[in-house]
Amino acid sequence: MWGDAVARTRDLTITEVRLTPILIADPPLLNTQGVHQPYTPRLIVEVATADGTTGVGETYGDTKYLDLARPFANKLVGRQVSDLNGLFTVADEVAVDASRVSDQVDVGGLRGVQTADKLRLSVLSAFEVACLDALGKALGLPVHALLGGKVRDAVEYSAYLFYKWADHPEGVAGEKDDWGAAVDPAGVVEQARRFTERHGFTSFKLKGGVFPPDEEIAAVRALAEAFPGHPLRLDPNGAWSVETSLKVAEELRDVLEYLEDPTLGTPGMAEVAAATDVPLATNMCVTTFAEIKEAFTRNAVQVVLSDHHYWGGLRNTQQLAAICRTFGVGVSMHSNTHLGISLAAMTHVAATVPDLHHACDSHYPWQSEDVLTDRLTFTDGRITVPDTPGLGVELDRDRLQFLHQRWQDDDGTLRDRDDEAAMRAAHPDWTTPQVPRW
Ligand SMILES: O=C([O-])C(=O)C[C@H](O)[C@@H](O)C(=O)[O-]
Ligand SMILES: [Mg+2]
Repeated sequence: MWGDAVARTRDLTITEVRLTPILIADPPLLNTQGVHQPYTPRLIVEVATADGTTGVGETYGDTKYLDLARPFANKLVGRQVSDLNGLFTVADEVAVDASRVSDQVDVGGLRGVQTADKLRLSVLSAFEVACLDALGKALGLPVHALLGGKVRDAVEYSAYLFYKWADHPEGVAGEKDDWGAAVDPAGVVEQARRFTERHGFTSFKLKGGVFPPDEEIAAVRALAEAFPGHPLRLDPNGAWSVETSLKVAEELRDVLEYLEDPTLGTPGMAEVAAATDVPLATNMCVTTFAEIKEAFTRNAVQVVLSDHHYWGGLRNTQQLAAICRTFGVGVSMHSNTHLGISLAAMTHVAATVPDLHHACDSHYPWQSEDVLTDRLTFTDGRITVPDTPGLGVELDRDRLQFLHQRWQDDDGTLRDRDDEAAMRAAHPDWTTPQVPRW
């Protein structure tokens, strides 16, 4: 008996952590700060254990994350892959360069304050996902089972519509995409149709803050006419004043599922929320646990858009969801440019959150490149929750190497995402507009 038990015990000591920064193709998507670069950095993390199991994770790949990921990775060797709580102790030991943090909105990423803790959590999350993947593979269990079990078999995502140019600016090297341009209401509706044809999405989010609010109101109206009764959202990333936010809310109140970050900061959001019955969602004013108390007590937001990358992983996402539930605040998911590893991670955790009443965001349809042997596919706008061990994805080493080589070949200009600088290729005088822009 004893012998059998020993024989069955696997050695899940972490023996190696591999970090592979890559550059992935990104279309010319517009936001209030500028335009997406033709290639954007991501970091792929692999955690290998003594028994030969490997788990994968993914996070931001900009230099400030790489600088933290390297010492973090070194500290993981010798620890148990199951020691997920220990990751937070390790994170506390990793020093963040003071020049990397500020209490200002993160201009590159459009995702709220940039604190030292949040930077650490954004790296920790990739290791947590990789450890869960390895642990699941070793135990023969899917990640959702390690998180307590799925409460749904598929997770719904919404079509993430962007104003976009047909091509990257002239003279800028990039991959061609087949989405075409979308710079007016007709273009936005056409893009939405393609999203439904290709992936079956039934709810739509438009990234706003690009054109004057009247033009964006017209685009959402056009969507409402083309897709009557479908949930619609508009997200200008805090580009509007309280007054403009209320005007937009009033004009679109009959068609909006929610308005996302119409204005910057909790006080402004609270003012808007007090004067409209359109729900407000955020991935900018509640992005850390420390920001919850003020926002919730002031009723500033009705839906928090979680993002496991910067909230510190899948288990922190579950904790956030529990807090939201306690306060009667909805929860859904934010997304930045990401690949299939993160989409799988999002799907596993979303499958375990009981009150998920809004389709999650995902940039994945915009990504023509991936590091997986098989891309994840949306059916009727949903991803089926994998029941295979771990995340249920497999790394394509040749693709990983190809995308890493692109990162190595870059002279440094693309290794840190900068939408403002990318915009200057088309408009040399461009600077990120002051907020409120309108
Ligand atoms: O507020 C949001 O939903 C985002 O920030 C998502 C992305 O960052 C998006 O705006 C982008 O990449 O341009
Ligand atoms: Mg947003």
